Amino acid sequence: MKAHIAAVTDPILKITCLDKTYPGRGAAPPVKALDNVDLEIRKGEIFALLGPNGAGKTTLIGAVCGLVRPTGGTIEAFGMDLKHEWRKIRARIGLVPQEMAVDIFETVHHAVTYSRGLFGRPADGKRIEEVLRALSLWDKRDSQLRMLSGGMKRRVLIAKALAHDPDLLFLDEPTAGVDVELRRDMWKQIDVLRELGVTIILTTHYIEEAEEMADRVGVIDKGRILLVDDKASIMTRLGRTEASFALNAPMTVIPASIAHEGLALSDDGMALTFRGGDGAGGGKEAVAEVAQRLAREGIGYSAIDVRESSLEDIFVKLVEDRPEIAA
Ligand SMILES: Nc1ncnc2c1ncn2[C@@H]1O[C@H](COP(=O)(O)OP(=O)(O)OP(=O)(O)O)[C@@H](O)[C@H]1O
Repeated sequence: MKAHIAAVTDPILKITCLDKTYPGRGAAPPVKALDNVDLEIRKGEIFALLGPNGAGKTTLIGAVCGLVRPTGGTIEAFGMDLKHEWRKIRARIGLVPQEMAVDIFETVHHAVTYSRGLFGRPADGKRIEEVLRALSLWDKRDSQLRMLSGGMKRRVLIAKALAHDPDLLFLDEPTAGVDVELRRDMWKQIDVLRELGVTIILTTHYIEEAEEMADRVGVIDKGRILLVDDKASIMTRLGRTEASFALNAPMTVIPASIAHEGLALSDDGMALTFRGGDGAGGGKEAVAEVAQRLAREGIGYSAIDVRESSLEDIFVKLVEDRPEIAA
């Protein structure tokens, strides 16, 4: 995957102290879906909003798209305040919802052309062709939506959201409930959009997806943003290398000649385990150093099992240790 550096400019979207409380239904208490959310999105970046079910992701998108009325806070997009200029802002946003009601007898070309018209953009056959080609839909332009595979249908939803040339695209759970092959296909399509320079906010509860696609990641849980950072920085700040050396003979104590910060002996004396590093490769150098020391001292081992903590481990840790992270 290509490295992608977003331009350092004014944010394309600025969310400040955003709150949303849904009134309770019947006897149920009100639900605080968004709690004091601050977020800035940079032009040209792919931002992944990562959180479990019910974290508030869809509510946040809804608030920016004018579908959900916040109970507090402000949203500025493209330098305008959503409260006063929501129509102008909405015209510059593309939304790919989790599911969309479409007329299954419509053709691909008609569906996408119609979406452009919805935002008052003049008809532009050339532009529609470009969008359809970028998403590999041009050959299917005359097919009715009902004839398409699940993957193609999802691409049509993206094409519809892109038809009016939005500056900011929301993808709400783009690969929820799809198989692995389709997920990889979607990732490829999102990469195409990255090349086109579209700013993208995608929501996901798949760590792998955030890890694969995003430049920056925000972690949200129970309506609160726990952390926002460059993906690489998150790994560096919280990542860890873990390496286990399976020893040929038991050891009672770690000899001073191989002692290394982060190195520990298992209870049965049959494994040496190293935990440390910054999750950005630094730990692997320490593992190599330990391996060299073992060789130098003639201490035999049959295997080394090395793993870097994934964003998944980090996410679990964040949600578990929230007070520590929030501090
Ligand atoms: N219209 C509504 N009325 C009442 N409560 C709602 C409404 N919409 C969402 N909620 C509640 O607000 C909270 C946040 O929901 P939201 O759909 O934003 O989360 P999410 O992170 O998008 O979840 P998912 O990944 O399951 O789509 C949840 O507790 C949800 O039950």
